[in-house]
Amino acid sequence: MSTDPRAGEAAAYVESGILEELVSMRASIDNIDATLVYLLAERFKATQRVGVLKARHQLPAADPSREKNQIARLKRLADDAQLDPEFAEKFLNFIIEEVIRHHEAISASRGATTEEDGAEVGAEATAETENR
Ligand SMILES: C=C(O[C@@H]1C=C(C(=O)O)C=C[C@H]1O)C(=O)O
Repeated sequence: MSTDPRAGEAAAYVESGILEELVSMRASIDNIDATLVYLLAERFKATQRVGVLKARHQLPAADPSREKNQIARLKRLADDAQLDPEFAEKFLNFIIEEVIRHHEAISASRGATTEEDGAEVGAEATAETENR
């Protein structure tokens, strides 16, 4: 049991029965953290698609009104779930900030491409319609 990497520093000073309990709780945390990573990856895939759409149609990277509604909604959900709503707000703002950075980068890189080749955007739009 003490060789389980989940034992961490506690392996050196915690009695074996308690260590076993700690390691078992940490196994659950590992699973939860893995789902968080997968959920975040899926969320970023979805927001990347929004970023491409925005860049294609010259829409602004940020939508403060959507953010406000989404934060209010998640704070209510957090409250229901006994999660600190202030923490939920900070966490969501942290993610949104990163999403906006991605959207600005997508828009900047598409701008560069379009300057080099003016036909690029039109050609992509045509290919998309054909692929539907
Ligand atoms: C993803 C979007 O872009 C931005 C990021 C948001 C988010 O991560 O929830 C919400 C609004 C926008 O500021 C969007 O407009 O839907």
